[in-house]
Amino acid sequence: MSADPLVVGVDFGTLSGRAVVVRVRDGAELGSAVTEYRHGVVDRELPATGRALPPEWALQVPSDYVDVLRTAVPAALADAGADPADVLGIGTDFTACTMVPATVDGTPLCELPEFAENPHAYVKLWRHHAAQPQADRINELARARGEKWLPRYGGLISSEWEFAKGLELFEEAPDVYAATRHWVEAADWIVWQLTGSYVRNACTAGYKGILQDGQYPSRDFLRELAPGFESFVADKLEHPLGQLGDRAGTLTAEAAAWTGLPEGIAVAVGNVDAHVTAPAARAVEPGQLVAIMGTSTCHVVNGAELREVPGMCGVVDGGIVPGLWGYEAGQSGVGDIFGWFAGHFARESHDELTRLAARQEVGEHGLVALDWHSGNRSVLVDHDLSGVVVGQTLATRAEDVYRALLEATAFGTRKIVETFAEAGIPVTELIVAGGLTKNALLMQIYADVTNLPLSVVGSAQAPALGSAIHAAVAAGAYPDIRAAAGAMGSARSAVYEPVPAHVTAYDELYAEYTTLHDYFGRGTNDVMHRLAARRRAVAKGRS
Ligand SMILES: Nc1ncnc2c1ncn2[C@@H]1O[C@H](COP(=O)(O)OP(=O)(O)O)[C@@H](O)[C@H]1O
Ligand SMILES: O=C(CO)[C@H](O)[C@H](O)COP(=O)(O)O
Repeated sequence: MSADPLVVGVDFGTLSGRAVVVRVRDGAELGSAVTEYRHGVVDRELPATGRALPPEWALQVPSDYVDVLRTAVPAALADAGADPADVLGIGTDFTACTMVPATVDGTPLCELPEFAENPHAYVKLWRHHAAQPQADRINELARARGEKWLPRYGGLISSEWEFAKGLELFEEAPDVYAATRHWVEAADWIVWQLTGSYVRNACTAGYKGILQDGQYPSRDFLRELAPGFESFVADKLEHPLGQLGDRAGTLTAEAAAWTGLPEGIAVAVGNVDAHVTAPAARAVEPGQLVAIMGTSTCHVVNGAELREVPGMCGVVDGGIVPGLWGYEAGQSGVGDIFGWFAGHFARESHDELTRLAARQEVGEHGLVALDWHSGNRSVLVDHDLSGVVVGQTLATRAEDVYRALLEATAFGTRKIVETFAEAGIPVTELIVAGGLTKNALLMQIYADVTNLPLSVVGSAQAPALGSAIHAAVAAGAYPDIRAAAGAMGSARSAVYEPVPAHVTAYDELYAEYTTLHDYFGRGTNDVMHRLAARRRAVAKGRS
């Protein structure tokens, strides 16, 4: 073994894949590279046919992920000036729940000529929200039957997850469903490409696959949901599990040729981009909440005890680090909302809008917004909800709305933090990670709105560093994730402190947010649902 061993971490985000080369002894990032996905998010038309996709669809093309292995990994090695022979292992993380319908050998169905023109044969990205009607039925039936797993998901299963998307496939594309041998998380599919064998990671199986206490939803439940769907678990989903930090296998000769890494090195079990970030931020103790802020925000926090938190995404035993209950919550749209507004309406850069918005006092724009442009993941778990900006006048400028949207996402995070605390999972430290940490105004707003000092993860590529940490554990360089996190992870404490005058002003605006939140989100006025149904009906009629 080399005197100074290295590991590689690769983070597969929504728009790109990022690779880092990391020193095992101290977590120093020696080199990195990014590859944008060639097809990005396929949400308007299918590249193979040019056919328009219905609203709420979001697909990806799996060969784009392999391109990241072929390009970003060698480029990161070159950037680091690293000798590949020094690399002990590789770890990966992925967005989730991002699902690949695959054959028995892992070939994505969209790569078979007979399915290339069928949108259902492509990867359904986490933010594919067309399975909301299926999610609604799952929730209704689970509630009626008193299914014990439902409270582990805050009382609601999301349309983003494995069962809702699986039921959508079963009902809307029976031919693709029948040809699907494995309904695979992309997190596991990429590990399959690296090792040549399929290992299902315990993290996504728990959070997105309704695996609780070793059991999936019963055949009986699935039959009642939709006759014929009862064999979904046995036929498509169930597969031997790998625990976080375990070795899934070793790098194949083919993957070694793609990446420039040595054949036979350790490949870590797959993981979710959010959960893998906790060790990168050294946040492996109860109460340390990590918010990974990118296109969306995921919130992960460990707890010593099992609690039922309304509207959380889930609680999984060992879901973040072995030995603790891992809790997850999230906001489906954050950077995506800012990007949508900046691109379609303001036609200005984030930097310019931020510069103008930063000149304002709290409340100066006279606006309050709801951050539901991509639906609400926590705490309402409803993707038929949509965005709102209240208070616009002819004097309202683009930077005013932009700032109101930044603030709305901060209010959404406060709602989540308060809900955790009320359920007995107090948040003692808020640590932020992800691409949005570069926006200092946004960070200050989060400190002011939550009234918590904000720590910032030490790495600009925290999920990729987290994957590298898992690679080091899988390679046997550390006994467990906690030890590896202590040596390789980092966070800067209290980088943004709440400003008391802002805190008071935001308390008042948060009260307005809460009123709107409950009015539109908890059934007082169902206008958003009616509009979503109408939009869906028109799209259906057209297709
Ligand atoms: N300066 C900025 N301020 C606010 N949002 C930004 C800024 N720059 C990029 N974004 C948004 O951040 C998101 C990308 O976040 P990033 O963490 O890089 O990616 P990912 O979520 O795919 O991991 C995009 O949705 C984009 O609109
Ligand atoms: O829900 C998730 C994890 O549980 C998704 O992976 C996440 O929301 C998408 O990540 P990103 O915003 O970094 O692209």
